[in-house]
Amino acid sequence: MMVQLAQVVQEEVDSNMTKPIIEINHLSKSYELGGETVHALQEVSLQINEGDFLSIIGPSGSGKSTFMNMLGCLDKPDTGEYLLDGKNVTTMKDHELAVIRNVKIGFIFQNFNLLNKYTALENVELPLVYRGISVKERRDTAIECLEMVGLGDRQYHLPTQLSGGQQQRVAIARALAGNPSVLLADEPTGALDSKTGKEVLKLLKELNEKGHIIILITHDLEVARKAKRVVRIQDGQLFENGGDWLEPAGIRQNGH
Ligand SMILES: Nc1ncnc2c1ncn2[C@@H]1O[C@H](COP(=O)(O)OP(=O)(O)OP(=O)(O)O)[C@@H](O)[C@H]1O
Repeated sequence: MMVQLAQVVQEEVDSNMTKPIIEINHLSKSYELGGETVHALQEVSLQINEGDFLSIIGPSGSGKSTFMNMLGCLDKPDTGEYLLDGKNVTTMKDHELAVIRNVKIGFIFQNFNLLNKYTALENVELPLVYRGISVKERRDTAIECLEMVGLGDRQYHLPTQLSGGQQQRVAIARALAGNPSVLLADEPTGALDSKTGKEVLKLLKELNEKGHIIILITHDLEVARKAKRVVRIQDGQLFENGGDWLEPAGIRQNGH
């Protein structure tokens, strides 16, 4: 009886862990450039589940930013379908897209994108101000998020009084403030030295262990390898496997 119960509980845990949060089917996006059509994404399909830590690696011009804009609901595809937590975002109006983006996704950028005139605490509070959350609640949440990234004692520092790694931590705390299911990090270590970069990646791993899906976009193989899943983007197409292309030589042949 106990064994059966344990099995049922385990099955429940397993099914929760593999629940798809992002389902992308045959998504394409083209741009017109100087009379030419650039096929930035071509029939891309991808499923990202609860618990995933996925990196997307590709050389310059491969379609990373275009794909990130799609994943982050910042732009819409020409064709194909994107379901975010079961909701079809491809058919949403712009204001609906903005709402789902704010609720479901936290963005982390290479250059932190902090506002220098505001303290760390105020920067983290900002997304909550836009959501109309009360002063007390947003302050408590911001403090909690700063503590989560190890900066509880830097609340009143301005970004310019913090190191690059600390600024990225503030940016991560800001991304966490709305408790999003997905953290979308675009070259989060690109502006950091390798030791600080490793610390930031460790923090992202810890946040993944706490339940956040992490999607990390990078051109750096060493960074990409820290993820549980590595997806390569090349000429607007996605490839996911453990094949030779993960070897540094293969990457260098393709320009990196
Ligand atoms: N707004 C745009 N107008 C025209 N072409 C674009 C536009 N955005 C991207 N492209 C083209 O689409 C292709 C993919 O670009 P994208 O920026 O997604 O690649 P990337 O992998 O992010 O590159 P990088 O690492 O250099 O930022 C490229 O050929 C690029 O020139």
